[in-house]
Amino acid sequence: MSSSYNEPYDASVLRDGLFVEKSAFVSGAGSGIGRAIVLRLVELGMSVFGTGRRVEMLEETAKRAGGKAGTFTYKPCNVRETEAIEALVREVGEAQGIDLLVNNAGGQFFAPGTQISRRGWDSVIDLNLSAVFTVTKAAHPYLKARRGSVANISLSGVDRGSMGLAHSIAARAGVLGMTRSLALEWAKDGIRLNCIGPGTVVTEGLAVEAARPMLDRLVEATPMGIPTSVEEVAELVAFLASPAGRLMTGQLIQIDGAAHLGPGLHMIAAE
Ligand SMILES: CCC/C=C/C(=O)SCCNC(=O)CCNC(=O)[C@H](O)C(C)(C)COP(=O)([O-])OP(=O)([O-])OC[C@H]1O[C@@H](n2cnc3c(N)ncnc32)[C@H](O)[C@@H]1OP(=O)([O-])[O-]
Ligand SMILES: NC(=O)C1=CN([C@@H]2O[C@H](COP(=O)(O)OP(=O)(O)OC[C@H]3O[C@@H](n4cnc5c(N)ncnc54)[C@H](OP(=O)(O)O)[C@@H]3O)[C@@H](O)[C@H]2O)C=CC1
Repeated sequence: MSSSYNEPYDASVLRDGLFVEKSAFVSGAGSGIGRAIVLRLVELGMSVFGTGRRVEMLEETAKRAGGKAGTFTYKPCNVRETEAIEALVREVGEAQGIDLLVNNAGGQFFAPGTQISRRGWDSVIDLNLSAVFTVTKAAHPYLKARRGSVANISLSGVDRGSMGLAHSIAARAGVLGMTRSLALEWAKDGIRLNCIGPGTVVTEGLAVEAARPMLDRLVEATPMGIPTSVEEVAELVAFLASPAGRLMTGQLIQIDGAAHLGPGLHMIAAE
């Protein structure tokens, strides 16, 4: 197994100029997967607006987005502050329209169910489920005007469970149910909604030395033996938003090297 999980990986297959005159709203745009999504969309010509709580992280994304085909603008906001985030979605929708909404802001702490307090449960549900609904609902008129789409960044394994993540899996399973229900309700408006379930993604939080034993364990439990790169997730988001994704809606696409399938009750030994 490779000693570095961060080897450069060129996942780009989509054509330059794909998203010229298109606009996206991306939450959690200041780090990890969200930043990679922003950079790829901007590279493909999009006008991307990003949010997150830490302005300095958004500034860094803006720095890295400079000089590419599209543009990146940003404003900090906490997606859990309902009125503030609704107002921000309206502001962006009125100013530049929304062809693509990426609900990427999220996270949780890892704890066994017996150690999750009611307040801890509520925090994780609020961030990973209720805020996603708030943002998506606020974006509806703008998505409708552009016949746009929504990509919800979820987790691999939402339909099978994961120890230490009862709250987060419950929230993401809720997002999947919401995604499928709104995919039905909004199909008449030409709006598509999908969930993307990355496996282990080596973002800054997971790449620190302290997280290495957990990371090694997660990669070992991944049948393909490699983590998901942020670029692969970004390319999938772009694909789903592209004309090639025209009929894809209400889906959960797991990009995880078969992590959601294993270990399972296998009838032959692994080679
Ligand atoms: C393979 C997949 C891997 C996935 C990777 C990723 O997602 S990478 C993403 C990488 N990034 C991230 O995931 C980071 C994102 N995480 C966060 O931003 C926050 O943890 C939060 C949003 C989940 C809570 O925010 P908040 O401001 O609302 O939190 P607060 O401080 O006000 O506490 C509320 C309650 O939670 C409780 N509690 C907290 N920690 C623990 C614990 N370890 N144990 C038990 N409980 C814990 C705390 O005690 C309190 O309850 P109490 O004591 O009053 O009954
Ligand atoms: N890394 C992994 O292995 C996997 C991650 N995921 C999911 O992918 C998404 C991105 O994670 P990743 O890039 O890895 O991790 P990061 O922690 O780097 O990204 C989370 C982003 O969400 C933002 N965010 C968190 N809370 C809020 C809030 N209340 N309001 C606004 N923004 C917020 C953070 O910015 P700020 O703190 O500045 O607000 C940050 O930019 C998350 O939903 C995560 O759960 C899914 C599968 C695997």
